[in-house]
Amino acid sequence: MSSEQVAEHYNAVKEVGVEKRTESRIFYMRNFNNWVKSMLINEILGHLRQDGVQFPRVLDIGCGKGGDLRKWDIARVSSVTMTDIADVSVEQAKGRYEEMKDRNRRNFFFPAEFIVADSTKDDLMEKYANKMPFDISSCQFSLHYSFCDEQSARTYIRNAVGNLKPGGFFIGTLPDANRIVWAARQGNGMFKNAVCSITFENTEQLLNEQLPHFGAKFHFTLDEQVNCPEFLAHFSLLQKILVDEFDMDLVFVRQFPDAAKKWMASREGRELASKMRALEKYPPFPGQNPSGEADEYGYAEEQLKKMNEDGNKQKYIECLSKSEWEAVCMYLVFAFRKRKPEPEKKPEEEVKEAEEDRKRKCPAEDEAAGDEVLEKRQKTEEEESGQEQGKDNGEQGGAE
Ligand SMILES: C[S@@+](CC[C@H](N)C(=O)[O-])C[C@H]1O[C@@H](n2cnc3c(N)ncnc32)[C@H](O)[C@@H]1O
Repeated sequence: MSSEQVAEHYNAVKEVGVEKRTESRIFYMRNFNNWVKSMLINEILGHLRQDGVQFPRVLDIGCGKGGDLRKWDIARVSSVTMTDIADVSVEQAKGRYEEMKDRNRRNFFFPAEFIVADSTKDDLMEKYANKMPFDISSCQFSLHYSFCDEQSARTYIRNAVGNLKPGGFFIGTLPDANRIVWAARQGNGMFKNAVCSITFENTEQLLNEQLPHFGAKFHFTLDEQVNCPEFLAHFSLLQKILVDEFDMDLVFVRQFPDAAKKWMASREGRELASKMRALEKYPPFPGQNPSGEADEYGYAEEQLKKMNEDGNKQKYIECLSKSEWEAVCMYLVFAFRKRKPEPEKKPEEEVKEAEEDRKRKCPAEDEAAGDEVLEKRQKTEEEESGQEQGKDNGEQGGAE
């Protein structure tokens, strides 16, 4: 699968209007994924604000049709660079941006740059008109395509984090390689439910061998849409490359269910989920249909029953259908942070640190040395006091 084929595939994906989107079997799952991205951005904005960055500069790599532009607007960014390999998608992203700009009533609307580039081959730095470093580099559902081979993955990673400010963040969402392999192995090489399916190119290898670090090809179809082949990106490998070679530290990695649990615990998270319709109400309101078949809501029914037994007069529960939930469980959300250079030390701090270090390394020697010093000091004091006494005596004698 070449990058050109990825571009061709995404260029061919039609933009769907709001009405059609509402009818989709994975309407809530899509909203849920968007909510995860929004919450991720919010969490990172919190860190940046603590560091005094109020209006971050953003790189959106693998931006697609610009689905996150509204999130960047809400995040009050100072500017955004949107880049993707699919030229038609970038054009649509630009169109979406122009529409937003036209509708904007504030004095300021963030400037944006749009770049068509293959981030597994091109050097993005050469293509930026604004070369100022970024506070956030965001890579949503895209990085794993570059794991087709080692060089492509390394080039993509360099493009993603190479122009980050110290203290800047690299954030993203990614298929969870462990979970995907586990699910496919459970199903003897295939996973399938009402909304998605996963198959591996090399079933023999999946079932009997260790999978390669790069080039482990699988097919993920969602909502019956034919997708282009994807590649496993093993998170531990990504982490090692970022930590060892790009001065990045892991802030967190969470499976989607864990991330949801954490963010739903806050009022802000729940309110946003409700606003974005990230969850489905079950049972649905009169006149409405659930998005999945009846057997997709067994867990929701059980929870509702339990709540009512506990005395809560609960009429409905918010959930995802079983198949959509299984699909969101296949993803990870992560954040890395670019290390800041250590502040230069003052000479006296260095002396103090060296002294503490020496004490830590050889405490016994230090004690012995301490005893010696003490002994010497006692001796000197005794001698001095003897001399003083002699002096006093002499003086006194002389006076007498
Ligand atoms: C699943 S879409 C995600 C789009 C968007 N980030 C979002 O969250 O909605 C994956 C995107 O990655 C892009 N992509 C894949 N390989 C790429 C490459 N080598 N360079 C740049 N973009 C790439 C695709 O064109 C596609 O737009």
